[in-house]
Amino acid sequence: MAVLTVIIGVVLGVCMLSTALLRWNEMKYRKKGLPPGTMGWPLFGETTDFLKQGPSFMKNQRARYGSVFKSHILGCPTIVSMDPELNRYILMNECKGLLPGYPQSMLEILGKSNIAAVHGPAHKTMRGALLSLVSPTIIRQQILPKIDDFMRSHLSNWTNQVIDIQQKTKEMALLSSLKQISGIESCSLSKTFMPEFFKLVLGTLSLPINLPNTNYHRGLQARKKVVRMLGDLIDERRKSEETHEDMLNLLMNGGDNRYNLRDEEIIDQIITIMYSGYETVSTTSMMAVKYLHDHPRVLEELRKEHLGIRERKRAEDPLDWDDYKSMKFTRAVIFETSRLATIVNGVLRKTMKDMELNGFVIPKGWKIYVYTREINYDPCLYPDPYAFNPWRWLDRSLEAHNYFFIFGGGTRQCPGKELGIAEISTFLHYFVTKYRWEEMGGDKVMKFPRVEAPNGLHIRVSDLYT
Ligand code: HEM
Repeated sequence: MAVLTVIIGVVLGVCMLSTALLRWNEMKYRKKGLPPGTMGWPLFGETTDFLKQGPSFMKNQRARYGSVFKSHILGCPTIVSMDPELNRYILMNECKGLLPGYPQSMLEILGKSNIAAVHGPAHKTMRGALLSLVSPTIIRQQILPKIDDFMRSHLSNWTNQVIDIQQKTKEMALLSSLKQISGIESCSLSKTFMPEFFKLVLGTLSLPINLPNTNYHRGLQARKKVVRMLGDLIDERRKSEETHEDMLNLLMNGGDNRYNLRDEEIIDQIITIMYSGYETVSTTSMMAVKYLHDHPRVLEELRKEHLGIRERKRAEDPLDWDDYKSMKFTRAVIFETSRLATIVNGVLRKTMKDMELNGFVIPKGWKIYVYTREINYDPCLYPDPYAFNPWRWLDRSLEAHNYFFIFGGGTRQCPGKELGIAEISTFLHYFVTKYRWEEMGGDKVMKFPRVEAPNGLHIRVSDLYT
């Protein structure tokens, strides 16, 4: 009896303490004008619920509090906006004090000059310099031949093998971008560069606790090595008489370089390009392979498009700009993959001052999660939204509608959109014209918080014509 009394006492005590802590935390954030919502536990907020329940957490909170609600996730008091109109306003109005709100670990590892860390005139310079590297003319003349050359070799020996397509598309995204940046040196650089880059990426997604054996610490160390490698490359280029046709040359070339970046800025710019294109391009490519496997009619239509292009060319001819521009169905497959898999759930901003949004007052320093995921499943925009139906994108107006946020929007809209699509299209071209494939089965694909196959996505590849 006494034991029972003690147990009941402990349980009651824990319940009362929990209630008191939750209430205290709610009171702490109870400011006039804030949107409704809950703040969860002191320090941890609602991060566990958010990560565990994922999109359902967001939908449940929206059902209770409306499309704009407060929460405490990923270590910060946050306003979540699922309101398409407000999301658009936030993306279009950085100048009103709505800056990128990416985590400290990301900013430290990607560098002080990386595009997400700068705003105002510095952002204009970094963005302008980047856009000049990926203009349609540069993609056509310099980048597409490199991507083509890389894809042919990357996809050359897959016949009769079981491969992890997740791993292969990750290597593809990284190495293809290294080749675009540093053309001929990329082969010798890739072996040492790749493992450090993977550590750097992991570091940006970790808690910023700089202790030995943490991913964050490893990420910072990896950044140092990557900076050293790129610094050496820049020094060698300066000493050499050779001419190069690649992004590094464009960044360094004083003649035409009206942006005149310092070496540290060039290095951060390169890291930004590689980082921004890495997960987006690799995951979209992997998911396209998955959806094509699961939808034979789509695969048939896509293959028809690519075999049609091949018929007009000799086997050794690379894809050119006209081929790329003719890939209408491929583009549709890429958009439909990005939409249905929701490669990007949303983007983060933070307020630089107290500001009014939708009639609420958002305090200075709060994060705003511009959560764009749900718009991808809006039946008004995408009838039968859970069906994989690339044909819907053949009406190009869908790509131009006001709430198309797959590549972000406003002043920070993805400058690498066409480059990314060109890379994925070229990958799909060689993949579907050379191979057939079967999934081995048993691999899981997680859709939240990131799209990934925790144990890889294994496929058995065979030659298309045998
Ligand atoms: C399928 C591929 C891609 C997707 C889905 C994608 C998506 C996005 C999104 C949603 C944003 C907005 C981020 C924000 O507002 O905070 C963004 C920005 C950005 N993307 Fe991409 N991206 C892709 C490929 C690439 C590639 C290949 C590059 C390489 C150049 C790139 C470079 C960037 C950069 C530098 C920014 C930041 C722009 C700024 O802050 O002004 N992206 N991307």
